[in-house]
Amino acid sequence: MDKIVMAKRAASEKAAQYVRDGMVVGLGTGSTAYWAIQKLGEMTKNGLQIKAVATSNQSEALAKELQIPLIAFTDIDGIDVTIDGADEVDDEWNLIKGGGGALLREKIIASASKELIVVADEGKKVEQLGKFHLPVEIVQFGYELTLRKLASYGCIPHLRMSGEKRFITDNGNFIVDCEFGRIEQPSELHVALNMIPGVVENGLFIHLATKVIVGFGDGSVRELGR
Ligand SMILES: O=C(CO)[C@H](O)[C@H](O)COP(=O)(O)O
Repeated sequence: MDKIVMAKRAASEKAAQYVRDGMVVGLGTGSTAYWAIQKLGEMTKNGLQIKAVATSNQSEALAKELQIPLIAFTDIDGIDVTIDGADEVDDEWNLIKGGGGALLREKIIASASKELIVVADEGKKVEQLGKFHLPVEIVQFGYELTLRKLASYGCIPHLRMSGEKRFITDNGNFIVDCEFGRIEQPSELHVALNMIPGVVENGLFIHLATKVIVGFGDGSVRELGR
């Protein structure tokens, strides 16, 4: 197995150990969270009793395929634990997410979770956020104006494409990948970007992660301390 895949799988399988009978579990999105969903599928097959909510149509489909029981939001008060990947994790455990375009649902579910366990390969750990272009979900109406506003915050905005077409999120919106280079003050930027009319949500996850598990190419894992 490829070393990066091994790292992603190892981190995700470690995170799945925190899931217990009776929990409501948030299923993340992406190639790392995929392994957590796979592991939870195996665990439910072996008798683990959980109910799950998914952060994307893709993860919901995978959960159904693996026969992980899903539950409607109306039937839950909150979420016990969510396991999700990240594009960058800094020393404060602030994150950039949204590489897979699921940042809005991911943030709604992370915010409603008692625990957000971030699973990542070692390449995702950074000292400062911003090398990865920050994904921002925006409504389609007037998107040209929203792009200009985003640029006024010091980034080069790239409207995300999927082949020849514009990428459309599960919520029917566009994604703009904002090239900042370095993000000096993530908390302030997070608030400022969400104030722009037309912006639905941005991929900065500030103080939401409660645990970060990093996987390595040799299959070992490390839980980060702060
Ligand atoms: O935020 C996400 C999707 O919107 C993913 O968690 C993030 O992009 C990491 O993906 P991967 O595990 O495939 O590297």
